[in-house]
Amino acid sequence: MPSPSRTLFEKIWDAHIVTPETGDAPALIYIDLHLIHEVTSPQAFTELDARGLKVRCPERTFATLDHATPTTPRAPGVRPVYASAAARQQVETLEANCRRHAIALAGWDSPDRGIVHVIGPELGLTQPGQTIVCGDSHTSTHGAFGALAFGIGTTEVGHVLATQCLLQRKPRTMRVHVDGELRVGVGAKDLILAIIAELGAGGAAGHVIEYAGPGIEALSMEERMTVCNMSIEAGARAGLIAPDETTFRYLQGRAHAPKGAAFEAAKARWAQLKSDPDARFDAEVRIDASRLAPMVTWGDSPDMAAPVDSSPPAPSSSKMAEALAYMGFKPGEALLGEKIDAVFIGSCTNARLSDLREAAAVMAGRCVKPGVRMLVVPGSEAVKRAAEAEGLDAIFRTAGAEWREPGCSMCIAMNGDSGRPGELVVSTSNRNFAGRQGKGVRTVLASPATAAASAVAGAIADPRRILEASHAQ
Ligand SMILES: CC(C)[C@H](C(=O)O)[C@@H](O)C(=O)O
Ligand code: SF4
Repeated sequence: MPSPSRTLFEKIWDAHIVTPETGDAPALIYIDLHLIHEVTSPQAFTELDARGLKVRCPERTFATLDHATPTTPRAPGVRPVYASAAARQQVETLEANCRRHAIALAGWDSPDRGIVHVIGPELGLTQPGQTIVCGDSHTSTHGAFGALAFGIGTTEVGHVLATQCLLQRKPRTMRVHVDGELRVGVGAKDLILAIIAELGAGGAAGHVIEYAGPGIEALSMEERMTVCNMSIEAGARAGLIAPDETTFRYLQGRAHAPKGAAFEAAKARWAQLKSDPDARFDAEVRIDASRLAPMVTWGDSPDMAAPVDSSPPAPSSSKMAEALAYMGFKPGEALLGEKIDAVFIGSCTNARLSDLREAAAVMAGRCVKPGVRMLVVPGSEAVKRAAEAEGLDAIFRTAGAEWREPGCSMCIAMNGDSGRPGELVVSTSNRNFAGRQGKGVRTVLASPATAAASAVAGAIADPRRILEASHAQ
Protein backbone atom coordinates (compact mmCIF):
# COMPACT_ATOMS: atom_id res chain seq x y z
CA MET A 1 0.00 0.00 0.00
CA PRO A 2 1.47 3.41 -0.87
CA SER A 3 2.31 5.46 2.22
CA PRO A 4 0.26 8.63 2.71
CA SER A 5 1.80 11.93 1.63
CA ARG A 6 4.08 13.49 4.20
CA THR A 7 5.78 16.80 4.76
CA LEU A 8 9.57 17.02 5.05
CA PHE A 9 9.21 17.50 8.80
CA GLU A 10 7.09 14.36 9.10
CA LYS A 11 9.63 12.32 7.15
CA ILE A 12 12.47 13.36 9.46
CA TRP A 13 10.30 12.90 12.53
CA ASP A 14 9.17 9.40 11.51
CA ALA A 15 12.75 8.36 10.77
CA HIS A 16 13.83 9.25 14.32
CA ILE A 17 11.04 7.76 16.42
CA VAL A 18 12.30 5.37 19.08
CA THR A 19 8.93 5.12 20.84
CA PRO A 20 5.80 6.63 19.22
CA GLU A 21 3.65 9.23 20.95
CA THR A 22 0.57 8.01 22.79
CA GLY A 23 -2.27 9.95 24.39
CA ASP A 24 -0.41 10.01 27.70
CA ALA A 25 3.21 10.13 26.68
CA PRO A 26 5.28 12.11 24.21
CA ALA A 27 7.30 10.34 21.56
CA LEU A 28 10.90 9.42 22.24
CA ILE A 29 13.06 10.57 19.34
CA TYR A 30 16.69 9.91 18.52
CA ILE A 31 19.04 12.90 18.31
CA ASP A 32 21.77 12.85 15.67
CA LEU A 33 23.67 15.93 16.79
CA HIS A 34 23.80 17.68 20.15
CA LEU A 35 25.48 21.09 20.22
CA ILE A 36 26.36 22.63 23.56
CA HIS A 37 27.61 25.97 24.85
CA GLU A 38 28.69 27.35 28.22
CA VAL A 39 25.39 28.91 29.34
CA THR A 40 22.91 26.04 29.29
CA SER A 41 25.17 23.03 29.86
CA PRO A 42 26.76 23.35 33.35
CA GLN A 43 23.69 22.23 35.35
CA ALA A 44 23.04 19.39 32.91
CA PHE A 45 26.54 18.00 33.54
CA THR A 46 26.10 18.47 37.30
CA GLU A 47 22.93 16.38 37.12
CA LEU A 48 24.70 13.73 35.08
CA ASP A 49 27.51 13.54 37.61
CA ALA A 50 25.08 13.43 40.54
CA ARG A 51 23.53 10.31 39.00
CA GLY A 52 26.85 8.78 38.05
CA LEU A 53 25.94 8.77 34.35
CA LYS A 54 28.24 8.97 31.35
CA VAL A 55 27.67 10.93 28.15
CA ARG A 56 26.00 8.37 25.89
CA CYS A 57 27.46 9.54 22.56
CA PRO A 58 30.36 11.98 22.96
CA GLU A 59 30.96 11.62 19.21
CA ARG A 60 27.51 13.11 18.52
CA THR A 61 28.10 15.98 20.92
CA PHE A 62 30.01 19.14 19.97
CA ALA A 63 30.77 22.14 22.16
CA THR A 64 31.81 25.73 21.65
CA LEU A 65 32.38 28.89 23.70
CA ASP A 66 30.34 31.87 22.50
CA HIS A 67 27.93 33.65 24.86
CA ALA A 68 30.19 34.68 27.72
CA THR A 69 33.40 35.15 25.78
CA PRO A 70 34.98 38.59 25.59
CA THR A 71 35.43 39.93 22.04
CA THR A 72 38.16 42.46 22.75
CA PRO A 73 41.17 41.83 20.54
CA ARG A 74 44.00 40.03 22.32
CA ALA A 75 47.39 38.62 21.39
CA PRO A 76 47.61 34.89 20.64
CA GLY A 77 48.10 32.76 23.76
CA VAL A 78 46.99 35.52 26.14
CA ARG A 79 44.13 34.40 28.41
CA PRO A 80 40.94 36.41 27.98
CA VAL A 81 39.70 38.86 30.60
CA TYR A 82 36.10 38.01 31.44
CA ALA A 83 33.35 40.55 32.14
CA SER A 84 32.33 38.75 35.33
CA ALA A 85 33.23 35.85 37.58
CA ALA A 86 30.07 34.11 36.36
CA ALA A 87 31.17 34.36 32.72
CA ARG A 88 34.57 32.96 33.55
CA GLN A 89 33.05 30.13 35.53
CA GLN A 90 30.66 29.15 32.73
CA VAL A 91 33.53 28.91 30.27
CA GLU A 92 35.89 27.05 32.59
CA THR A 93 33.14 24.63 33.64
CA LEU A 94 32.42 23.72 30.02
CA GLU A 95 36.14 23.29 29.33
CA ALA A 96 36.42 20.89 32.28
CA ASN A 97 33.22 18.99 31.38
CA CYS A 98 34.37 18.46 27.80
CA ARG A 99 37.77 17.19 28.94
CA ARG A 100 36.19 14.80 31.43
CA HIS A 101 33.60 13.42 28.99
CA ALA A 102 35.81 13.39 25.87
CA ILE A 103 33.58 15.86 24.04
CA ALA A 104 35.08 17.85 21.16
CA LEU A 105 35.26 21.53 22.10
CA ALA A 106 35.96 24.45 19.80
CA GLY A 107 37.68 26.24 22.67
CA TRP A 108 39.86 29.30 23.03
CA ASP A 109 42.75 27.89 21.02
CA SER A 110 40.63 26.36 18.29
CA PRO A 111 40.51 27.84 14.79
CA ASP A 112 36.91 26.55 14.68
CA ARG A 113 35.48 28.48 17.64
CA GLY A 114 32.45 30.68 17.10
CA ILE A 115 28.74 31.09 17.72
CA VAL A 116 27.24 27.62 17.96
CA HIS A 117 24.81 28.20 15.07
CA VAL A 118 27.53 29.56 12.84
CA ILE A 119 30.08 26.80 13.37
CA GLY A 120 27.77 23.75 13.10
CA PRO A 121 27.11 24.45 9.41
CA GLU A 122 30.63 25.73 8.76
CA LEU A 123 32.18 22.49 9.98
CA GLY A 124 29.68 20.34 8.09
CA LEU A 125 28.34 18.95 11.38
CA THR A 126 24.88 20.14 10.35
CA GLN A 127 23.49 17.86 7.63
CA PRO A 128 20.15 17.30 5.90
CA GLY A 129 17.72 14.88 7.51
CA GLN A 130 19.30 15.06 10.96
CA THR A 131 17.67 15.79 14.27
CA ILE A 132 19.73 18.52 15.94
CA VAL A 133 19.25 20.01 19.38
CA CYS A 134 21.03 22.57 21.53
CA GLY A 135 20.15 24.31 24.76
CA ASP A 136 19.50 27.42 22.72
CA SER A 137 16.41 28.78 21.04
CA HIS A 138 18.11 29.75 17.79
CA THR A 139 18.98 26.15 16.99
CA SER A 140 16.30 26.56 14.32
CA THR A 141 19.11 28.05 12.20
CA HIS A 142 20.30 24.55 11.24
CA GLY A 143 16.91 23.84 9.65
CA ALA A 144 18.24 25.72 6.62
CA PHE A 145 19.89 22.40 5.65
CA GLY A 146 16.66 20.38 5.82
CA ALA A 147 17.37 19.21 9.36
CA LEU A 148 14.86 19.15 12.20
CA ALA A 149 16.66 21.46 14.60
CA PHE A 150 15.27 23.04 17.75
CA GLY A 151 16.16 24.48 21.12
CA ILE A 152 15.78 22.54 24.37
CA GLY A 153 15.95 23.42 28.07
CA THR A 154 18.81 22.61 30.40
CA THR A 155 17.02 19.57 31.89
CA GLU A 156 16.59 18.21 28.38
CA VAL A 157 20.26 18.89 27.65
CA GLY A 158 20.93 16.46 30.52
CA HIS A 159 18.53 13.88 29.02
CA VAL A 160 20.19 14.06 25.63
CA LEU A 161 23.69 13.85 27.13
CA ALA A 162 22.68 10.74 29.05
CA THR A 163 20.52 8.95 26.46
CA GLN A 164 20.96 10.64 23.05
CA CYS A 165 17.15 10.71 22.99
CA LEU A 166 14.50 13.29 23.75
CA LEU A 167 10.84 13.19 24.76
CA GLN A 168 8.78 15.36 22.40
CA ARG A 169 5.19 15.98 21.45
CA LYS A 170 4.79 16.06 17.68
CA PRO A 171 4.49 19.69 16.52
CA ARG A 172 2.02 20.85 13.87
CA THR A 173 3.17 21.98 10.43
CA MET A 174 3.06 25.34 8.66
CA ARG A 175 4.28 26.20 5.19
CA VAL A 176 5.46 29.72 4.42
CA HIS A 177 5.50 29.96 0.64
CA VAL A 178 7.64 32.79 -0.71
CA ASP A 179 7.07 34.01 -4.27
CA GLY A 180 9.16 36.56 -6.12
CA GLU A 181 12.73 37.70 -5.64
CA LEU A 182 14.15 40.22 -3.23
CA ARG A 183 15.05 43.60 -4.73
CA VAL A 184 18.37 45.42 -4.40
CA GLY A 185 18.97 46.52 -0.82
CA VAL A 186 16.42 44.02 0.55
CA GLY A 187 17.87 40.88 2.12
CA ALA A 188 17.00 37.66 3.92
CA LYS A 189 16.79 39.57 7.22
CA ASP A 190 14.14 41.85 5.77
CA LEU A 191 12.25 38.83 4.47
CA ILE A 192 12.16 37.09 7.85
CA LEU A 193 11.27 40.32 9.69
CA ALA A 194 8.37 40.76 7.25
CA ILE A 195 7.28 37.14 7.77
CA ILE A 196 7.38 37.53 11.57
CA ALA A 197 5.47 40.83 11.37
CA GLU A 198 2.83 39.00 9.32
CA LEU A 199 2.61 35.95 11.61
CA GLY A 200 2.97 37.76 14.95
CA ALA A 201 5.32 36.78 17.79
CA GLY A 202 3.17 33.77 18.69
CA GLY A 203 1.72 33.15 15.23
CA ALA A 204 3.61 29.95 14.59
CA ALA A 205 3.49 28.60 18.16
CA GLY A 206 3.50 24.81 18.26
CA HIS A 207 4.40 24.55 14.55
CA VAL A 208 7.42 23.61 12.52
CA ILE A 209 7.62 26.03 9.60
CA GLU A 210 8.73 24.83 6.18
CA TYR A 211 9.91 27.78 4.07
CA ALA A 212 9.32 27.00 0.40
CA GLY A 213 8.78 28.53 -3.03
CA PRO A 214 10.94 30.31 -5.60
CA GLY A 215 11.80 33.14 -3.21
CA ILE A 216 13.41 30.63 -0.84
CA GLU A 217 15.05 28.49 -3.53
CA ALA A 218 16.82 31.60 -4.82
CA LEU A 219 18.51 32.21 -1.45
CA SER A 220 22.10 31.21 -0.65
CA MET A 221 22.74 28.91 2.33
CA GLU A 222 23.78 31.86 4.48
CA GLU A 223 20.56 33.70 3.63
CA ARG A 224 18.52 30.56 4.35
CA MET A 225 20.19 30.35 7.76
CA THR A 226 19.17 33.95 8.51
CA VAL A 227 15.57 33.07 7.68
CA CYS A 228 15.45 29.82 9.68
CA ASN A 229 17.31 31.42 12.60
CA MET A 230 14.42 33.73 13.45
CA SER A 231 11.62 31.12 13.18
CA ILE A 232 11.53 31.06 16.97
CA GLU A 233 10.66 34.77 17.00
CA ALA A 234 7.30 33.84 15.43
CA GLY A 235 6.94 31.22 18.16
CA ALA A 236 7.75 28.27 15.88
CA ARG A 237 9.32 25.12 17.29
CA ALA A 238 11.63 24.97 14.28
CA GLY A 239 12.00 26.19 10.71
CA LEU A 240 13.33 24.21 7.80
CA ILE A 241 14.01 24.30 4.08
CA ALA A 242 14.23 21.28 1.76
CA PRO A 243 17.85 20.62 0.76
CA ASP A 244 18.81 21.18 -2.88
CA GLU A 245 21.91 21.72 -5.05
CA THR A 246 22.67 24.94 -3.12
CA THR A 247 22.77 22.89 0.09
CA PHE A 248 24.90 20.11 -1.38
CA ARG A 249 27.41 22.58 -2.87
CA TYR A 250 27.75 24.28 0.52
CA LEU A 251 28.38 20.98 2.31
CA GLN A 252 30.84 19.40 -0.09
CA GLY A 253 34.37 19.49 1.31
CA ARG A 254 33.39 20.64 4.83
CA ALA A 255 35.41 19.00 7.64
CA HIS A 256 32.65 16.72 9.00
CA ALA A 257 30.70 16.19 5.77
CA PRO A 258 30.97 12.77 4.11
CA LYS A 259 33.77 12.48 1.54
CA GLY A 260 34.09 10.96 -1.94
CA ALA A 261 31.69 8.10 -2.68
CA ALA A 262 30.11 8.55 0.75
CA PHE A 263 29.25 12.15 -0.18
CA GLU A 264 27.64 11.04 -3.45
CA ALA A 265 25.60 8.43 -1.57
CA ALA A 266 24.58 10.96 1.06
CA LYS A 267 23.59 13.43 -1.65
CA ALA A 268 21.32 10.84 -3.27
CA ARG A 269 19.64 10.26 0.11
CA TRP A 270 19.40 13.97 0.91
CA ALA A 271 17.80 14.68 -2.47
CA GLN A 272 14.78 12.62 -1.31
CA LEU A 273 14.20 14.97 1.59
CA LYS A 274 11.27 17.05 0.46
CA SER A 275 7.59 17.36 1.19
CA ASP A 276 5.42 15.24 -1.11
CA PRO A 277 3.59 17.39 -3.68
CA ASP A 278 0.22 16.72 -2.08
CA ALA A 279 1.42 16.81 1.52
CA ARG A 280 -0.93 18.72 3.82
CA PHE A 281 0.18 21.43 6.23
CA ASP A 282 -1.84 22.51 9.25
CA ALA A 283 -1.39 26.14 8.18
CA GLU A 284 -0.28 27.91 4.98
CA VAL A 285 0.99 31.47 4.52
CA ARG A 286 2.10 33.21 1.30
CA ILE A 287 4.49 36.15 0.98
CA ASP A 288 5.63 38.03 -2.12
CA ALA A 289 9.34 38.82 -1.65
CA SER A 290 9.45 41.23 -4.59
CA ARG A 291 7.16 43.68 -2.78
CA LEU A 292 9.32 43.96 0.34
CA ALA A 293 11.33 46.96 1.52
CA PRO A 294 14.18 46.97 4.06
CA MET A 295 12.57 46.36 7.47
CA VAL A 296 13.31 47.75 10.92
CA THR A 297 11.67 47.11 14.26
CA TRP A 298 9.94 49.96 16.09
CA GLY A 299 9.05 48.12 19.32
CA ASP A 300 10.45 45.64 21.82
CA SER A 301 9.39 42.43 20.10
CA PRO A 302 10.69 41.18 16.73
CA ASP A 303 7.20 41.17 15.20
CA MET A 304 6.92 44.93 15.75
CA ALA A 305 8.57 45.63 12.43
CA ALA A 306 7.82 47.96 9.54
CA PRO A 307 9.39 49.14 6.27
CA VAL A 308 12.28 51.50 7.02
CA ASP A 309 10.62 54.27 5.02
CA SER A 310 7.40 54.10 7.03
CA SER A 311 6.46 54.94 10.59
CA PRO A 312 5.26 52.97 13.63
CA PRO A 313 1.54 52.19 13.57
CA ALA A 314 -0.98 53.72 15.97
CA PRO A 315 -1.06 51.38 18.97
CA SER A 316 -4.03 49.04 19.14
CA SER A 317 -3.06 47.46 22.48
CA SER A 318 -1.37 48.50 25.72
CA LYS A 319 1.55 46.25 24.76
CA MET A 320 2.11 48.29 21.59
CA ALA A 321 1.73 51.58 23.47
CA GLU A 322 4.27 50.47 26.09
CA ALA A 323 6.68 49.33 23.39
CA LEU A 324 6.47 52.71 21.64
CA ALA A 325 6.98 54.52 24.93
CA TYR A 326 10.07 52.40 25.68
CA MET A 327 11.52 53.07 22.25
CA GLY A 328 10.63 56.76 22.33
CA PHE A 329 8.99 56.48 18.91
CA LYS A 330 5.72 58.09 17.92
CA PRO A 331 3.10 56.61 15.60
CA GLY A 332 3.04 58.42 12.27
CA GLU A 333 6.55 59.85 12.73
CA ALA A 334 9.16 58.71 10.22
CA LEU A 335 11.57 56.02 11.40
CA LEU A 336 14.12 57.32 8.89
CA GLY A 337 16.28 59.96 10.50
CA GLU A 338 15.86 58.80 14.14
CA LYS A 339 19.24 59.58 15.72
CA ILE A 340 21.21 56.52 16.85
CA ASP A 341 24.05 55.95 19.33
CA ALA A 342 25.50 52.63 18.21
CA VAL A 343 25.46 49.92 15.56
CA PHE A 344 26.06 46.22 16.16
CA ILE A 345 26.87 43.94 13.24
CA GLY A 346 26.97 40.41 14.59
CA SER A 347 25.03 37.40 16.01
CA CYS A 348 23.97 34.01 14.69
CA THR A 349 21.44 35.79 12.47
CA ASN A 350 23.82 38.05 10.56
CA ALA A 351 27.54 37.54 11.27
CA ARG A 352 28.51 35.26 8.42
CA LEU A 353 30.83 36.27 5.60
CA SER A 354 28.01 37.35 3.27
CA ASP A 355 26.58 39.57 6.02
CA LEU A 356 29.92 41.25 6.59
CA ARG A 357 30.31 41.72 2.83
CA GLU A 358 26.84 43.28 2.69
CA ALA A 359 27.74 45.75 5.45
CA ALA A 360 31.19 46.44 3.99
CA ALA A 361 29.69 47.22 0.56
CA VAL A 362 27.80 50.06 2.23
CA MET A 363 30.72 51.21 4.41
CA ALA A 364 33.43 51.19 1.74
CA GLY A 365 34.75 54.72 1.25
CA ARG A 366 32.41 56.07 3.94
CA CYS A 367 32.76 56.83 7.65
CA VAL A 368 30.84 56.02 10.79
CA LYS A 369 29.14 59.25 11.86
CA PRO A 370 31.18 60.90 14.63
CA GLY A 371 29.67 60.13 18.03
CA VAL A 372 28.27 56.78 16.86
CA ARG A 373 29.92 53.57 18.07
CA MET A 374 30.01 50.64 15.66
CA LEU A 375 30.96 47.10 16.64
CA VAL A 376 31.57 44.44 13.99
CA VAL A 377 31.76 40.98 15.53
CA PRO A 378 32.32 38.04 13.16
CA GLY A 379 30.30 34.90 13.90
CA SER A 380 33.31 32.62 14.06
CA GLU A 381 37.07 32.40 13.75
CA ALA A 382 36.56 31.09 10.22
CA VAL A 383 34.39 34.08 9.27
CA LYS A 384 36.99 36.40 10.81
CA ARG A 385 39.82 34.81 8.81
CA ALA A 386 37.86 34.90 5.56
CA ALA A 387 36.78 38.51 6.11
CA GLU A 388 40.35 39.58 6.87
CA ALA A 389 41.66 37.72 3.82
CA GLU A 390 39.48 39.88 1.60
CA GLY A 391 40.13 43.10 3.49
CA LEU A 392 36.69 43.62 5.04
CA ASP A 393 38.24 44.34 8.45
CA ALA A 394 40.22 47.17 6.88
CA ILE A 395 37.04 48.67 5.40
CA PHE A 396 35.35 48.65 8.80
CA ARG A 397 38.39 49.93 10.67
CA THR A 398 39.02 52.71 8.17
CA ALA A 399 35.39 53.73 8.50
CA GLY A 400 35.85 54.03 12.26
CA ALA A 401 34.23 50.77 13.41
CA GLU A 402 35.66 48.32 15.96
CA TRP A 403 36.66 44.92 14.55
CA ARG A 404 36.26 42.30 17.27
CA GLU A 405 36.88 38.66 18.14
CA PRO A 406 34.03 36.19 17.42
CA GLY A 407 31.17 35.58 19.88
CA CYS A 408 27.56 36.45 20.70
CA SER A 409 28.68 39.83 22.03
CA MET A 410 26.09 42.59 22.04
CA CYS A 411 23.33 40.30 20.80
CA ILE A 412 22.74 39.38 24.44
CA ALA A 413 25.35 41.47 26.30
CA MET A 414 26.50 38.63 28.57
CA ASN A 415 30.19 39.17 27.84
CA GLY A 416 30.51 42.82 28.74
CA ASP A 417 29.70 44.24 25.28
CA SER A 418 26.64 46.39 25.87
CA GLY A 419 25.04 49.74 25.29
CA ARG A 420 24.33 52.41 27.89
CA PRO A 421 20.88 53.20 29.31
CA GLY A 422 18.69 55.03 26.82
CA GLU A 423 20.96 54.44 23.84
CA LEU A 424 19.39 53.60 20.49
CA VAL A 425 21.23 50.72 18.81
CA VAL A 426 20.67 49.45 15.28
CA SER A 427 21.48 45.76 15.51
CA THR A 428 21.66 42.85 13.08
CA SER A 429 20.73 40.42 15.85
CA ASN A 430 17.36 38.75 16.37
CA ARG A 431 15.85 40.03 19.61
CA ASN A 432 14.93 43.60 20.52
CA PHE A 433 13.62 42.78 24.01
CA ALA A 434 13.85 45.66 26.50
CA GLY A 435 17.26 45.64 28.14
CA ARG A 436 18.70 42.77 26.12
CA GLN A 437 21.65 44.81 24.87
CA GLY A 438 22.14 46.48 28.26
CA LYS A 439 19.86 48.06 30.84
CA GLY A 440 17.55 50.62 29.22
CA VAL A 441 19.05 50.09 25.76
CA ARG A 442 16.63 50.47 22.86
CA THR A 443 17.25 48.02 20.03
CA VAL A 444 16.24 48.39 16.38
CA LEU A 445 16.62 45.12 14.47
CA ALA A 446 17.74 45.46 10.87
CA SER A 447 19.76 43.89 8.05
CA PRO A 448 23.54 44.35 7.79
CA ALA A 449 23.00 46.81 4.91
CA THR A 450 20.50 48.90 6.89
CA ALA A 451 22.72 48.81 9.99
CA ALA A 452 25.75 49.97 7.98
CA ALA A 453 23.80 52.73 6.22
CA SER A 454 22.54 53.89 9.62
CA ALA A 455 26.10 53.96 11.01
CA VAL A 456 27.11 56.28 8.18
CA ALA A 457 24.08 58.54 8.60
CA GLY A 458 24.14 58.52 12.41
CA ALA A 459 20.42 57.83 12.17
CA ILE A 460 18.09 55.10 10.92
CA ALA A 461 18.74 55.06 7.17
CA ASP A 462 17.59 53.31 4.00
CA PRO A 463 20.43 51.27 2.43
CA ARG A 464 18.77 51.38 -0.99
CA ARG A 465 19.92 54.98 -1.49
CA ILE A 466 23.55 53.90 -1.29
CA LEU A 467 23.20 50.47 -2.91
CA GLU A 468 21.05 51.53 -5.87
CA ALA A 469 23.54 54.30 -6.64
CA SER A 470 26.49 51.87 -6.65
CA HIS A 471 24.45 49.33 -8.64
CA ALA A 472 23.76 51.92 -11.34
CA GLN A 473 27.48 52.62 -11.82
C1 LIG B 1 21.53 31.85 26.46
C2 LIG B 1 20.55 31.09 25.62
C3 LIG B 1 19.83 30.13 26.49
C4 LIG B 1 19.64 31.98 24.81
C5 LIG B 1 18.68 31.21 23.90
O1 LIG B 1 18.12 30.18 24.25
O2 LIG B 1 18.43 31.60 22.81
C6 LIG B 1 20.43 32.95 23.95
O3 LIG B 1 21.22 32.33 23.01
C7 LIG B 1 19.51 33.94 23.30
O4 LIG B 1 19.68 34.22 22.13
O5 LIG B 1 18.61 34.46 23.98
S1 SF4 C 1 24.23 35.22 18.85
FE1 SF4 C 1 22.54 35.90 20.11
S2 SF4 C 1 20.80 34.72 19.43
FE2 SF4 C 1 22.62 33.71 18.66
S3 SF4 C 1 23.07 32.17 20.17
FE3 SF4 C 1 24.24 33.99 20.71
S4 SF4 C 1 22.96 35.11 22.15
FE4 SF4 C 1 21.64 33.60 21.15
